[in-house]
Amino acid sequence: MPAIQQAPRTAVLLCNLGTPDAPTTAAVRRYLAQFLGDPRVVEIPRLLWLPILYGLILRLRPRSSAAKYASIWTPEGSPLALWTARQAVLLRGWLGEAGHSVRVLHAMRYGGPSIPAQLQALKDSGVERVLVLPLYPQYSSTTTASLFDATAGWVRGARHYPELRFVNGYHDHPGYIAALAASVRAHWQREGGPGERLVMSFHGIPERNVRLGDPYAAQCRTTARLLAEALGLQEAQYIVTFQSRFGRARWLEPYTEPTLVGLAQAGVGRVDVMCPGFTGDCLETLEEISMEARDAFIAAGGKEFRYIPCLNDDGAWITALRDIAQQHLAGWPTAHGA
Ligand SMILES: C=CC1=C(C)c2cc3[nH]c(cc4nc(cc5[nH]c(cc1n2)c(C)c5CCC(=O)O)C(CCC(=O)O)=C4C)c(C)c3C=C
Ligand SMILES: [Fe+2]
Ligand SMILES: [Fe+2]
Repeated sequence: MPAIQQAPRTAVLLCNLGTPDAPTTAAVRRYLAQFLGDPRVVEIPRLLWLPILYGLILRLRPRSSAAKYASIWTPEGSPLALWTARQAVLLRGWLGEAGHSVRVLHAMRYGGPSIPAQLQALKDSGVERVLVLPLYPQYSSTTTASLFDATAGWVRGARHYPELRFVNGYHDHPGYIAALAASVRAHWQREGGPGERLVMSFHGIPERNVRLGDPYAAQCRTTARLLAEALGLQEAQYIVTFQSRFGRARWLEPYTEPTLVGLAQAGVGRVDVMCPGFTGDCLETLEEISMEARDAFIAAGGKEFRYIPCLNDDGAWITALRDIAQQHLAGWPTAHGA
């Protein structure tokens, strides 16, 4: 008798930041209004911030950001959306192969598919347990905690919500570190050997957030140290930097682009540059690093800027994601059955 297939009662919701629907000023304005209106992202009192956001930033930034998005847009859409959707499809297959009957959907904190819409879809299909798995390896209140807020926002309006678990991060997970190390080694092999420095650029956050207790900076530095150890690099062979500063406040330092310019001016000709905190290539890696920072490095006298792609749909990375999901699913009654 063939086994009767029941719809899975357990699900993984793979969550990422989100991206505009189109590389247009209007679509980027909608996206930035939601993103920069999130009190987890900008911690300035609303009465002060909203007039600046609506009076200034949403009048000026969408046009210039849309031009940057246009430079990385693909025929299928925004790279961040494509990689996130693909990671969810692959994770679904790999969790299935491990004998689990688990649904996997992806969701975006800003734009769509939204976290509330996906939670509702899971609930409507009979799911009773949801593991919220961020695509952010390092915890930050600006990103990870905001996923929690969005989930809690949906729960507030739900009469009967599923059991919920949240992954806070996996900055030191051996599978994540091994996948990063393998991607660097493969890059070195393609390029005929290591560059003079490995620059590991993480997204920045305001320095004040760290002073107030955000563990993000320490987690980035731990990821970098573990990766350097896995690659056998000495301290002088790699540098940790922070990119994408927003506004005039002090953010985590050293800043990526000025560091690269300084390296070129100091006679370092060939650099390998990677963004280990981004699990999929996006505007911040493809445009800000692989275009803008590259141009600045070359203009300052650098010779070779060798960008190492993010983990994207790399097999070792999906294996790591599967292991992380399995570790957090363990102990849930139906995770190993129907
Ligand atoms: C106050 C502003 C911002 C904070 C804090 C911040 C933290 C933060 N962001 C990421 C990951 C990504 N950010 C991306 C784009 C992006 N980030 C900000 C601002 C802050 N980020 C803006 C305004 C933008 C939009 C683009 C622009 O106008 O410059 C993206 C890329 C999205 C895409 O569509 O490709 C990612 C990914 C992390 C990990 C983080 C804190 C740890
Ligand atoms: Fe950002
Ligand atoms: Fe940026």
